[in-house]
Amino acid sequence: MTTTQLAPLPTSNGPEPAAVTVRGLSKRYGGRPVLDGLDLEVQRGECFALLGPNGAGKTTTIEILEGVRPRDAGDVDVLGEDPAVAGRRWRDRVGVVSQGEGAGPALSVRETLDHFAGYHGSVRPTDGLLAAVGLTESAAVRVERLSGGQRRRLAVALGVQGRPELLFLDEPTTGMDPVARRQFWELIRGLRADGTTILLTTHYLDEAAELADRVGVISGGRLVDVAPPDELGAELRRESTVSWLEAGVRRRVSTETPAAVLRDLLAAHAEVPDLTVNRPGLEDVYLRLVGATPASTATPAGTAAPVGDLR
Ligand SMILES: Nc1ncnc2c1ncn2[C@@H]1O[C@H](COP(=O)(O)OP(=O)(O)OP(=O)(O)O)[C@@H](O)[C@H]1O
Repeated sequence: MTTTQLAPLPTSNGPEPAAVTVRGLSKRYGGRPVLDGLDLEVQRGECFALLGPNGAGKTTTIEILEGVRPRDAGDVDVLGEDPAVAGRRWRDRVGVVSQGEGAGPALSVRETLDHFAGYHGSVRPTDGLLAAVGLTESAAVRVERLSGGQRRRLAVALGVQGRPELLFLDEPTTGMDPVARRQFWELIRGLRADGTTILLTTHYLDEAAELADRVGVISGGRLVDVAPPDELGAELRRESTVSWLEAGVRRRVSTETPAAVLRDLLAAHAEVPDLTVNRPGLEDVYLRLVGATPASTATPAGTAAPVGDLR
């Protein structure tokens, strides 16, 4: 993928209503609730990342917002319309990069883009798209011969081809190599800078931190927290972990006042081997929010527990 910028979208002035507003969204599969009163708001021009474990309901949510999956309850407004009943003109304002394959295998990359161009009112030129997603060299290759990562790039090109105001990206970089992922991030930043609203799902927390203005975590059928990536789980971030070696045994203290713990340690010992202070990062907070790590493994300050102690 190259770093070619796409042509900018027209921008408007003044306060605008949210691009996406969801209230009390519920969805069951065979009686089993997957979404259970989910609320969500995505502002115009924002890049919002939806996080959550496998099966949390991210794809279900996105597909309801795209209008391709019915909901059981709740109010959904996407670009001023209910996606369940919105028509062709609304669809043209929305770009979709789904998890599945969208392109026919027998066509070349260029033929595929040219073919789908016919579905949109206004399209980005094919050569610019190919360059932006790094497929110029593969323009003549048949889709069935593309690698998994190249297919994702083509899916992204198809998703942005119609100059969407709102772009849904469901795990867009799965299967991409690290270089392609970073180039994809640049493409997304360019789209965002041009005013495109972006709602993406990802399992890569570094991707969410790099791209998103705000992240939301789905767990138990609801959004359990919404915040900018470096503010998510503010409560959970207060505690730092001070860790060191004492007579060959790793000691750890969780504390809201690491400076005081360090002062006491240094006053009590001439040497404190392998001393570290760690604040919880996005991954620690995320794991707590989805219940993958218990909320209270913290050891009160001054009662250092050796590693392996599951207090
Ligand atoms: N058509 C369907 N019929 C029955 N169950 C479904 C259907 N689609 C999804 N599910 C179930 O609903 C739950 C949520 O699925 P969904 O794909 O929305 O989760 P997700 O958060 O996107 O997961 P992942 O991160 O694995 O992509 C899962 O348990 C899934 O098995």
